[in-house]
Amino acid sequence: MESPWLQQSFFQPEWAKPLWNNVKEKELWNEQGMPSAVLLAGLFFVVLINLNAYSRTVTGGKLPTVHSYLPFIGSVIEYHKNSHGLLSKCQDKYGSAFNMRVLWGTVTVLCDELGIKNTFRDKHKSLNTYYAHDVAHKGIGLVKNAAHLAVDRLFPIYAKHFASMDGMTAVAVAYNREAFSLTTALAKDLGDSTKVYPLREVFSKKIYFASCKSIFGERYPIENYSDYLVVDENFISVMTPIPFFGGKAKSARDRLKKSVEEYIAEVGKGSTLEGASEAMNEIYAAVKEQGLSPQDEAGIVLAGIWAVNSNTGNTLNSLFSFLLSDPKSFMMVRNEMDKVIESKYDGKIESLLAAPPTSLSSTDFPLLESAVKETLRMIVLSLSPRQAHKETTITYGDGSTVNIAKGQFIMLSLGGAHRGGSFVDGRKFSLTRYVATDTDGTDRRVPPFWGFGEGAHLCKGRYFALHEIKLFFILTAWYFDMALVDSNGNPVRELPPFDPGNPGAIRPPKDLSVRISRRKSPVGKV
Ligand code: HEM
Repeated sequence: MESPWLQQSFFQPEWAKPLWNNVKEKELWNEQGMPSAVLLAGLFFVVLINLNAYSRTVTGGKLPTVHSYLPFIGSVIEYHKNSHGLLSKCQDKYGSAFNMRVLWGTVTVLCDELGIKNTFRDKHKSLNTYYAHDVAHKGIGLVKNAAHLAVDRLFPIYAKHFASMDGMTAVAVAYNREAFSLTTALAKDLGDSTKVYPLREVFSKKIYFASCKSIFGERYPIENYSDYLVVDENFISVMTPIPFFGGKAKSARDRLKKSVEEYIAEVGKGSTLEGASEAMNEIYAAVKEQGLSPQDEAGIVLAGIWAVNSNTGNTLNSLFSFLLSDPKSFMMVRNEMDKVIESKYDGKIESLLAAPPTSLSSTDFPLLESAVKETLRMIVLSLSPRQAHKETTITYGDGSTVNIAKGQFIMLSLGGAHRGGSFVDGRKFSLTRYVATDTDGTDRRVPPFWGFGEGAHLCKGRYFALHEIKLFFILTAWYFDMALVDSNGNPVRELPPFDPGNPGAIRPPKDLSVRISRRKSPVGKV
């Protein structure tokens, strides 16, 4: 049965009703859909209200424009509340490409597979992501004009260390160690008892700890997690340059930045950070070359911390939400894991942890890999704002083309494309959807997957991200028995609606918890 959270209603204030008079109410997912959060994605709203570039004439060809009675606010408010709901309605009414007026300009939205693929592939090399990265660095790190440094200088270093199996070996080894010690500490703490923890406490918080320690070293102040969480959950407010708006989140951002600045002051020796990974040291050395102030250095490092952690934490929380609310799927993935550990590692998880990162690949863990990709497919909303630095055309739909003028912004509505279009039962979580090989070894056709983007801006941390999430699943499922419960401790049989108020990816409700105890069988795990 389809989860009710897929059927939530749109944000429809009374004053906005006339906008939608002619739009028939349909199921939310019927129509369609920087680094990390699906970072660039989520930034779109912020890009919109930051756009002074919008005073230029930009059109997007002869596309229909979303009707709005509020020309200066356009669709911004609805987008902020429920980006996917708004884009779905627009796609329903206007088709798979349309323009949306926002404040003083227009953005072209593409919703179908061909338009999305062609925008990602950008064969005329006309589109860039600088504006969005400037907005992110300014909002998260309070650093101005950092996009060229980030995109041209730092991202290739991220790619070298986090988007290749060999390149990420050192960080993965450290990550395995940290994740293992956090898991065994929880197991010891539990003893023979059963406890209930908020979902985020068991998953996203721990992945933050393990990832930050493995990248930044033992002296990274992980106690800044509570501020990080406030910033991450309110990143739209943090990036919105309106005075008195998002005060609590902005204060958390200021404290978080201060803690990063203090960390750098403590471990920084010339252009190295003592105790940090080789990857972080290479990134830091490139930042150091710029001769920035300590505050700006900290701001750039902080933007990176957010990029590294935001999506992984949310994906891990969502993965466990999907799997624990469907015990059959959970058992299938756990059985796959048990078999691999028994047959290849003599029943010793420590041996798997000591193996190179390739040991977690889809060859041995096809179901787990598919579960992570399927989770991303289900939660991704819209992403990848692009700006044209020269005029270009993009083919979409049934072969139509749209002209994109120089300066024009494009946004991809991935939510619907990922769950509608060619997807069979696209609104349901299907564990095996991305299993690429049948049990007899023959290749299967898997549907498109844009959880990490595509083309030149494909995620530069994707291998590490997959490793982090898969390893965390393995450790947790090996050591613990778990059940998803609500705030009263009652078992959750159907997932409640996810929170749509983040334009990058939906998030599980905050009151979901996990009831956890040490795994009884096979015995003697700890
Ligand atoms: C589940 C976790 C993650 C997801 C879903 C994710 C998703 C994405 C997506 C969709 C993009 C492309 C945005 C666009 O098209 O403009 C992206 C870009 C990027 N990601 Fe990730 N990401 C994840 C984790 C990470 C991690 C762990 C790192 C670093 C270690 C990272 C570093 C980056 C960087 C540097 C870019 C910018 C690439 C570019 O513009 O050239 N990401 N990510």
